[in-house]
Amino acid sequence: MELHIAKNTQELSENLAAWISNYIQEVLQDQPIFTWALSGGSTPKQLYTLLTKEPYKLIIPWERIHFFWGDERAVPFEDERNNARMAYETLLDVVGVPSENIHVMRTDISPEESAAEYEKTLNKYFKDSDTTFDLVLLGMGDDGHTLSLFPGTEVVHEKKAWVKAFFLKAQDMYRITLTAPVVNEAACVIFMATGNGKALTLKNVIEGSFDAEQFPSQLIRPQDGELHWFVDEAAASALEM
Ligand SMILES: O=C(O)[C@H](O)[C@@H](O)[C@H](O)[C@H](O)COP(=O)(O)O
Repeated sequence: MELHIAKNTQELSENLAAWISNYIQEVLQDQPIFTWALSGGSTPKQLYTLLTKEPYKLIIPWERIHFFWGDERAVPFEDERNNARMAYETLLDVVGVPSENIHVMRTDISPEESAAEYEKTLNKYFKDSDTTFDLVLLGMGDDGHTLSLFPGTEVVHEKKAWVKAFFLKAQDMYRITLTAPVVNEAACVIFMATGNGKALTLKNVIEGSFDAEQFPSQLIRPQDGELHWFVDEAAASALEM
């Protein structure tokens, strides 16, 4: 695991934009397309916006990137809480990614159907390769969840399926989410975490003993891929390292 600490969210987003842009260009030297699972939540907004500006707007070959999502809130696309909508508004529509490259977790069908359809899509992309996504971008909640893998939920124990749908009682909402097995086969996983509110949880996730029931972010351990944490000083303030 590699830890990258920045002063604040702005610096973190700038560092990460440069890092991701380099990584994309490197990977695309050896293969025709780049697959990227985006994160929801509020933390990546600044990163997405930076990527729409120079130099990234021009140097990233957007038509060769295929976009997916880590998780989705089962609300209509028009709803502000919809993760796909946020990414369209801040990034995808702005740089003009071709629609056939964009794979949203649908919320216009039942959550179970949507999860099954997504599993099929991922299978088509990855069944013949050693790894799944070239990049999975993740956030971490104050409670230690990532994706829609929340503490105490059954999906935390999933060992086989790549995509699951379930009703999240605490938020009175269905969620559709990638599972740890598919993320752990990715070539590269990057977590972003900022702010004091995440400091203690980050310490538990990175330095604490393994307790994925309480801190599901600990489930993310790529088998052969890279794992990076991009955090700000506030989030890193409780770490001993
Ligand atoms: O849809 C979601 O809610 C997520 O994808 C979720 O896992 C998110 O990344 C974390 O909750 C962090 O959210 P913030 O970036 O808003 O803190």
